[in-house]
Amino acid sequence: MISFDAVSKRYPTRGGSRKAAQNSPPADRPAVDDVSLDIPRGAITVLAGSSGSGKTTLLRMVNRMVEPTSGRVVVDGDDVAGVDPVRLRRRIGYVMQNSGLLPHRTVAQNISVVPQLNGVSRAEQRETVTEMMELVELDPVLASRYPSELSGGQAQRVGVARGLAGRPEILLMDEPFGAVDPLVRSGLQTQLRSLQSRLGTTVVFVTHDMDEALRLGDHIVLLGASAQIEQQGTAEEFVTAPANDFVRGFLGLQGGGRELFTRTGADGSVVVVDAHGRPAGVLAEHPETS
Ligand SMILES: Nc1ncnc2c1ncn2[C@@H]1O[C@H](COP(=O)(O)OP(=O)(O)OP(=O)(O)O)[C@@H](O)[C@H]1O
Repeated sequence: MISFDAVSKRYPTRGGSRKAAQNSPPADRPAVDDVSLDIPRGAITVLAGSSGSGKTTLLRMVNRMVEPTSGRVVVDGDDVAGVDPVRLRRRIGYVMQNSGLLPHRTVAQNISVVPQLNGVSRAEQRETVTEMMELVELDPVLASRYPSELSGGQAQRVGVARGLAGRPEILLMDEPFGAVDPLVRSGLQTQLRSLQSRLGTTVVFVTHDMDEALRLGDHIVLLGASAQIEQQGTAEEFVTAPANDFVRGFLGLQGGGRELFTRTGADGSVVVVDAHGRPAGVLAEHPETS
């Protein structure tokens, strides 16, 4: 459904932007260098990698927020370079870090942005708002609030509701849960998984957090410098067969960081501990009790 075909991106090297000053690769190294990648339809694909590896650049090529310097991005058989960017963005949802909500519009108005652009009637827009808020489990009383009156987790839910309101087949998500605490984050991840399986949306999700990638991704793509693909596959494939030292390091497999062991607890339950002896959980069933 989405194919990157030998795409490269070289940003102009004149200084100035904060991002360019802090993270830009050397002038001779493009942000994305000759990357080819197929994103499966109807699944969650996670683009993981460290800061500056080109994840956002790749993601934004899909909806033409970034134009490749060479190569092409094909969505549903069409080279996106030939598709009007406004039309493209109406059918591809986009959720960004810190929710990106319009501060002077209410929750309901934020969710209706794309339906409104699509010329949907006011009654239908109201229906969509109700439906989307239900879908992401937001209390309907929040509909008339402004973004500054929401918690971080609520704002992210509104961001997801807005991204889905145009009923897109593709949802692009750029570190959407990066700014919320671990408990809220884990709730949002669970909700995204269930939403995606119910709606069958093709989700492309960017994160630098490998735990998040392993938890969410049906298909995980780990990117090194200039978006070079170090490995792609399922979470199980990553953990059981890491392709190289870079992948092992990113997974925390080197130095025993992710190794798990079992120990019998004081009450006879089997406790799972990491290589440093820190408890990671309790086995629901173990040989002694089953
Ligand atoms: N508008 C821009 N102008 C110049 N350089 C840019 C621009 N946007 C990104 N870059 C550079 O391109 C490289 C890739 O950036 P990109 O944002 O795609 O990486 P990323 O993996 O998403 O990083 P992060 O996780 O920090 O967001 C970085 O070195 C960055 O500094």
